[in-house]
Amino acid sequence: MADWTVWLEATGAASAAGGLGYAKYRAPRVYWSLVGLPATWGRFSYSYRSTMDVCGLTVQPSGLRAFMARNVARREVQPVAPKIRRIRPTSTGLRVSLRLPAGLEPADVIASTERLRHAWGVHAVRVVVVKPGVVELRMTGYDVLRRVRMPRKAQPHDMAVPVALRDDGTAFERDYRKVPMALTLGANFSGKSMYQRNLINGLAQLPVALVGMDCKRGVEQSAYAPRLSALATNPDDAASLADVLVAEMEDRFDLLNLHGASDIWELPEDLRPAPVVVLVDEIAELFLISRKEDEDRRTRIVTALIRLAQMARAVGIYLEICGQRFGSDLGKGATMLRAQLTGRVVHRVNDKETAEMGLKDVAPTAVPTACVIPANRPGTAVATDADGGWCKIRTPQISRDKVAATCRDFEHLVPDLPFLAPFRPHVPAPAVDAPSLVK
Ligand SMILES: Nc1ncnc2c1ncn2[C@@H]1O[C@H](COP(=O)(O)OP(=O)(O)OP(=O)(O)O)[C@@H](O)[C@H]1O
Repeated sequence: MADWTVWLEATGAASAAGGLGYAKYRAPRVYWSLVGLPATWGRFSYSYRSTMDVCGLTVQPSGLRAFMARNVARREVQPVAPKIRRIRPTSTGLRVSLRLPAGLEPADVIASTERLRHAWGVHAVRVVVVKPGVVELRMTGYDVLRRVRMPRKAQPHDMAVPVALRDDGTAFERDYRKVPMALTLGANFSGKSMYQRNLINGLAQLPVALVGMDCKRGVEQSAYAPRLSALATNPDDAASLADVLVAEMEDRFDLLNLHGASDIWELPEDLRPAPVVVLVDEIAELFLISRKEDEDRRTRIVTALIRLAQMARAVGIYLEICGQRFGSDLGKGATMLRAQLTGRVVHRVNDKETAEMGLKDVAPTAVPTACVIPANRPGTAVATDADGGWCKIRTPQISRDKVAATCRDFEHLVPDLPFLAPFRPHVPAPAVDAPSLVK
């Protein structure tokens, strides 16, 4: 009888351990909530003071405080750690809000994130400045980017589209009003098109005009034709389209002038022209030329894009440029245009130089992280934030068919913009039972 009990207990324990191991891999959210969170919370509470001390995140108490401790409370003078204001568990981690004592600044905590991560055994720690003197430690319990699941609340709104998941479990939003012009870089198969798909899927649901420039004959963007106000599939059309956008920018400035507004968002809704997002699929196609005769066209496109990047924010024309590399090797005007594209998303790159092209001027500390994105994690990237920081992100997987379906569903949102009418793409009738060729 006793043998049976021991056997049952042993098998029960083994299956429970097996179940937990399985859950840790297959259902990390559940595992985190049941096991990881209580363990991390306990470890954090138990070791908070000593960890902050060894990580150099404490300060010596003020003279009065030290005097009171020594003479009134009759205890040893302790260094002062940031005061815990709030601890909030989440389905992916633990958030701790800290008030910094005088003498510590957010940069000190940011510099210690690696040490804190190891001390509390979590996957990542990110520091967010909530307000002067208060920071939030965002701990992530497990690798949320292994299988991306966007938070349910993340939906397109205003001019912001949730395009990817940050490694702290929050949604990364592409917000055109905060960061009007952006550049996405990455090697072949790094996930640039997937990023654009997520973007188009979100933008399609907003009242904006979408303008595509896909000079690879439109292989990627033509599937989104029902929702596009304009599409250029060769450099000649792209040049004409860029000219038209510059002319529209000038007309819109006249409109702002007339109403004494500094940008379109100050205009009353009935007068406000529809915002326009210009999506350039591969920037090199617009820069590189094979014949001398094409030089004028190239100059036209580059000049127009630089003007739009410099000024069009106020009139609600935004640029979203994508490419494998974007450096001076593309020719005159490339670095000038790049400097205007302040939002940066850098996927896996083939060399450090490309990562530097994307990040060195805006977030130099992010370059090493961009250089080590593994090839077996497509869609992973380093992205700059509107507040000047950066984070690691990964897009959710979405098929081109799904995005094309969204574009069809929201076709009615295509704004009436006569200046784009000549560039409106032909919308093919949906094929019946045709096999899908998309990746
Ligand atoms: N977030 C993701 N999760 C899983 N798989 C992804 C993700 N992003 C991209 N992939 C896969 O990686 C492959 C390459 O993706 P994608 O076409 O977006 O890369 P790309 O950088 O645009 O490549 P290219 O420059 O060659 O067009 C595709 O098979 C795609 O399904």
